[in-house]
Amino acid sequence: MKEIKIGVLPGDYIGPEITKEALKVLNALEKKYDWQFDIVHLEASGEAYDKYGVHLPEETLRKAAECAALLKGPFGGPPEELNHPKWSGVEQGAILPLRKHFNLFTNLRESKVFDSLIHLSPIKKEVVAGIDILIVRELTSGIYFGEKGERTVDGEREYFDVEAYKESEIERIAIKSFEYAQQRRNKVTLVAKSNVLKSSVLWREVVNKVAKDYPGVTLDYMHVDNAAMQLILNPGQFDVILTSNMFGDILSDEASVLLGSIGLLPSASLGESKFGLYEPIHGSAPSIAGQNIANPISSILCIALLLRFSLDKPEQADEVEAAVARALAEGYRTKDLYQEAQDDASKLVGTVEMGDIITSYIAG
Ligand SMILES: NC(=O)C1=CN([C@@H]2O[C@H](COP(=O)(O)OP(=O)(O)OC[C@H]3O[C@@H](n4cnc5c(N)ncnc54)[C@H](O)[C@@H]3O)[C@@H](O)[C@H]2O)C=CC1
Ligand SMILES: CC(C)CC(=O)C(=O)O
Ligand SMILES: [Mg+2]
Repeated sequence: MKEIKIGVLPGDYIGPEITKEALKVLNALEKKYDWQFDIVHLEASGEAYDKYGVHLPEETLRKAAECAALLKGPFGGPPEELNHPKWSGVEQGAILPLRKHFNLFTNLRESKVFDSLIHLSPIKKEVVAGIDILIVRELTSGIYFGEKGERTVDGEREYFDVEAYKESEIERIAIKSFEYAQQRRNKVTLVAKSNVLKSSVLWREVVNKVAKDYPGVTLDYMHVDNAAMQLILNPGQFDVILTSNMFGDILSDEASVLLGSIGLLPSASLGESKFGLYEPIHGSAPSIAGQNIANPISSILCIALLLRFSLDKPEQADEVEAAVARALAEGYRTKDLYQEAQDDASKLVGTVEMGDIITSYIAG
């Protein structure tokens, strides 16, 4: 049988710890279904910087292009060490170029509440029960990729970042979001800021036009400030949220709070082919690295998305998700999910133990 190449970029701080647990799950599936994976280690971020002085070597991109999919851990150092040469510009030097290089303009971030964790949400149980929100975030344009610069205005320094979108960039992500809505509950909420941002006016125009091709899908519009509030007040109103790169980045961290921890959320970054990049939505969490306390579920659920979107293995994707839900239902909790006083039946476990438990359900 032909080997399937999976590129792995373990990342920094908690990145290698949680990626290792995700790979255990992938190995268990490989054995169970007699698949053959060729796991290709790809150097990037801190690891590449230490060796080559760059965050994303050409060789990494070349090898990545030969893979069916990429599993990535978070890149980056402690926010307070932003000026350290190893970490300064890691976003511009590795994360953003990696997404852009493969034209991965669609970023899917789904917040689906786990029944067994509802009590962890800071929002009332009846408000959060059953929520299932898919944020479709544009990933290769907008303010993170726009012109940046420095100038002197009235004798003082001014730094700027430009938010700019082309019609075609909005159109292609809008089409994706309507297609996903058709597979879900047929509702798209466009989140932008068209009362003040010219680029948001274009989002509104283009999305309204695309919506005409999807008469079965309801489109509504919300300004981003209100959307940030509505996510907490009434998250059940959302099905698909379609939004720009920066707004999607911010709102997806916020939405993760509804579930109980950001350590539960994977993401898929896709272009027009089956090739995809799978990474947790969170960062490298430097303050909890090396202590066996990080939640590996975000990375383990990346395996489910990788199976579903890149390898066409929806049943095994469901199997991984069911194994995660079972571990949580049986009360296993990493530290971010553990509330001793409220949760007598729960069992505090480390990163490795959580990975082992989920893997054991798959291995059978
Ligand atoms: N895609 C990527 O590679 C991303 C990289 N980053 C980078 O990560 C670094 C740290 O960023 P921060 O802003 O501190 O955000 P962060 O997401 O790393 O951490 C925010 C909070 O969430 C907690 N957390 C995150 N993941 C967790 C997990 N799996 N289990 C338990 N708790 C978890 C952290 O302990 C911290 O309290 C920065 O260098 C940033 O640029 C941030 C976001 C995405
Ligand atoms: C470089 C940043 C845009 C990474 C990030 O925060 C994200 O993609 O969630
Ligand atoms: Mg982010």
